[in-house]
Amino acid sequence: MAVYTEVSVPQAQALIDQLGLGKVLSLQGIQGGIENTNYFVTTDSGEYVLTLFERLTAEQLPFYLQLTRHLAQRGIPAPAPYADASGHLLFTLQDKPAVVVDKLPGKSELEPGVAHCSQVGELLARMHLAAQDFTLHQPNLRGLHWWNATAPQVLPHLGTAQRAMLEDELAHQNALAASTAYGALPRSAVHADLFRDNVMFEHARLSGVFDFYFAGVDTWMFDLGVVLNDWCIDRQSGALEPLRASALLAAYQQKRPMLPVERRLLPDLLRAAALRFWISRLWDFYLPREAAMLVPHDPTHFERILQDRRRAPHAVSALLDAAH
Ligand SMILES: Nc1ncnc2c1ncn2[C@@H]1O[C@H](COP(=O)(O)OP(=O)(O)O)[C@@H](O)[C@H]1O
Ligand SMILES: N[C@@H](CCOP(=O)(O)O)C(=O)O
Repeated sequence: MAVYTEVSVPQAQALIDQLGLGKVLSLQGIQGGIENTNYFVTTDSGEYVLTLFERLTAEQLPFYLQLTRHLAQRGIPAPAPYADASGHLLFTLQDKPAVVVDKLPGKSELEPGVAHCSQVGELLARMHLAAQDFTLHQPNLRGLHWWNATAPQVLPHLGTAQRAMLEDELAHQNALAASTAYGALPRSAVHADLFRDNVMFEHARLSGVFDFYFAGVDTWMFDLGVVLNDWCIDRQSGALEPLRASALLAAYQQKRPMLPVERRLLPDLLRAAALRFWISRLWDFYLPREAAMLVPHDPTHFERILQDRRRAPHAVSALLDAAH
């Protein structure tokens, strides 16, 4: 269930008119999402997605919308928001901020193979290069600052061993962030949540990337860590699955060879990416937001991944060396 706010055809038509996108033929609520209200809108000019933002405010949205537009203009298959004659991207519908974007073709691949991971690696490198000249700035709002602020809220809910790991990893990440090597890592606005459910494939070809609402400026290796930790794991153990991970890394490096400092710090950034989603899932699980209609994701999944990345930090380095 993810139509929190009902929209009628005349209301949708009024917005579609402002954008010059034709006559609304059908309006269908999308059940998949958890944060926002989404509708598929079919008009006589094409297929679109209408989103009403339930959490983000009009002041927060320009960064995400402009980033998506910037990437789309550079050939990334991201759903660019439509502008009215004055160039406005953001509108108001039912008192909520609203946008209309292109409907991406295809569907998510929740059981990816080597060929899917290879395409995602290439896409990620292209996104990093394309974001280099994006001028708006917003930090990753789910970055180190947020982990430090949120950990004390979840720690009381954890057992002794979990607490020890969380505190130790947080100390490690704070020390890393203060290091000269970390300061030398390339960074830009990154997606920061490029999980399997945020990428589309059509006829086995990558056809779209969406849901940029956790984007922010962070290191490219953190973003790569997020992707490796979701697309290339053995679900049972949380370990990296070598074939998929090698394919993803090779495709990334084909487009954008990593610097020596990036290769050296990638194991730490895989840990950082695991910690980020362990904390957010613990937070959703133990401190659910009021009226949120989401079923919390399983935090133990990322606890296992973090354990694995700490236990075998050089697994990814071995894959990088083998590909060299
Ligand atoms: N631009 C788009 N093109 C095609 N489908 C989309 C698009 N945006 C969203 N969807 C569909 O809507 C679902 C929910 O979108 P999502 O951005 O994940 O919502 P939420 O932010 O509420 O979780 C997606 O799983 C996808 O099926
Ligand atoms: N990818 C995150 C959850 C973010 O939610 P999304 O549906 O907006 O991608 C996780 O798996 O914890």
